Amino acid sequence: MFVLVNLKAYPCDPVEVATAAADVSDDSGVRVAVAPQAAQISAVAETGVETWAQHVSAVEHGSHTGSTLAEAAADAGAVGTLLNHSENRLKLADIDGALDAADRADLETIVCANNPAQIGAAAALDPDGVAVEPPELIGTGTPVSKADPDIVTGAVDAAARVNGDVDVLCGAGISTGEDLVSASDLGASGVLLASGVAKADDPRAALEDLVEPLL
Ligand SMILES: O=C(CO)COP(=O)(O)O
Repeated sequence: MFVLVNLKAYPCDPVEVATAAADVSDDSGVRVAVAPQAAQISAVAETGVETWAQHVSAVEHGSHTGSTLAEAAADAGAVGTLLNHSENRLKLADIDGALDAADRADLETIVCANNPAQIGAAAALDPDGVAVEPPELIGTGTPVSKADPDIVTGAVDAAARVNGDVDVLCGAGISTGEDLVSASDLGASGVLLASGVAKADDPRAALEDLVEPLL
């Protein structure tokens, strides 16, 4: 299972979370990555944790003020990027362009989507992975794997019909090892989560609890 922790714009210490994630990944053998704010990518990458961007723009080098250039994210230490997160939705053409930008910069890609139909569309664009996250469950602490398991199995089926190479993650409300196991049982190859770690009093303990059933 792949555990990808999105720090969003939460007021956590990204280096503290990243250091804990690197240690938990090393100790458990579970792949754990952290996606901080763009300006914090290099500080997070310096901890040795697998580091992802939260977004890259569909642009090349040039006159694009305010953009997040894929090459700059990669130079700062990112090895992958989320795209089309529910809190940063993109037009179809921009998802496609951002995937091209990520490919140019050798970034792994996960395209987020709300539901199985969108997951099928996202998978058709040939990212490395897709992540289904029902927006109404994001940040609630109610895991998608329990509240709406059909969304996860539907996403796995929709992706497989379109593109057998694409990994399927699920997210929204995931915070415990039990949630991780449910996601795996439903066919997901990873989880995308945020508040369960970024807002935890003890992010290290939260990460240890998440991977515990995989040990
Ligand atoms: O949006 C998410 C991850 O990208 C999910 O957020 P929560 O884990 O806080 O529900």
